[in-house]
Amino acid sequence: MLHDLFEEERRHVTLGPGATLLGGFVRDIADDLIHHIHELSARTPFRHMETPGGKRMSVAMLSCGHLGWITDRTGYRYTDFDPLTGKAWPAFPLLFLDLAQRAAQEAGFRNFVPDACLINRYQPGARMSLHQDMDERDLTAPIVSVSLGLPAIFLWGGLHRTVRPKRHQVLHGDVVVWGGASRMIFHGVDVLKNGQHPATGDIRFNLTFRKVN
Ligand SMILES: O=C(O)CCC(=O)C(=O)O
Ligand SMILES: [Fe+2]
Repeated sequence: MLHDLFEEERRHVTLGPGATLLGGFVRDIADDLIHHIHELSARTPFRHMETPGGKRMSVAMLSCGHLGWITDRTGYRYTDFDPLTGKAWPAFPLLFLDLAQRAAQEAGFRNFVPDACLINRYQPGARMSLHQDMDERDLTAPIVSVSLGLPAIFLWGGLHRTVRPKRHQVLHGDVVVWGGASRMIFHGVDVLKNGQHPATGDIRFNLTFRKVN
């Protein structure tokens, strides 16, 4: 009972105008999502990419959908094929598309049709420094971001890098949606703490759905 009350309270948290944390929104399909991630990773492996500045990212990534996000010495960009396999990125599992649209709608964004999904794999010690998602051409569409596995601290800053970010815990099954006036907010993930999660072991997965074109 107490547990239910707690869950109810943290269902919707407004982070800012056009930005909502949907607590537990995908918890009931989390096992299926993780299964899909494992299947995808057999077709396009997780890899630690290099930033344009030459740093190895602590987060390992892969993409699915029409477009995939990559970074190397040349810069950040979307491509229509995976440079590692030489093939197109794997298509979205239907479940992914459905949840992205339902979450966007729940947060007030209608008709969200993503064309890219970046999957991040964090192991203890990995982090993502403050950044804006700005490689998408269509900035009218929101970002839909799904957390699975180990808990993390999502950093939610402002429109300038210098704004000190607020810290929001994101748990297995949580979804954060940001768009509109919040689309260009600086955000990141604090260093992942050690832990074991029944669904993922020592891993946190994050999926971000984006509309690039
Ligand atoms: O892992 C997260 O929660 C955020 C990921 C993110 O900001 C990104 O992939 O651009
Ligand atoms: Fe981001």
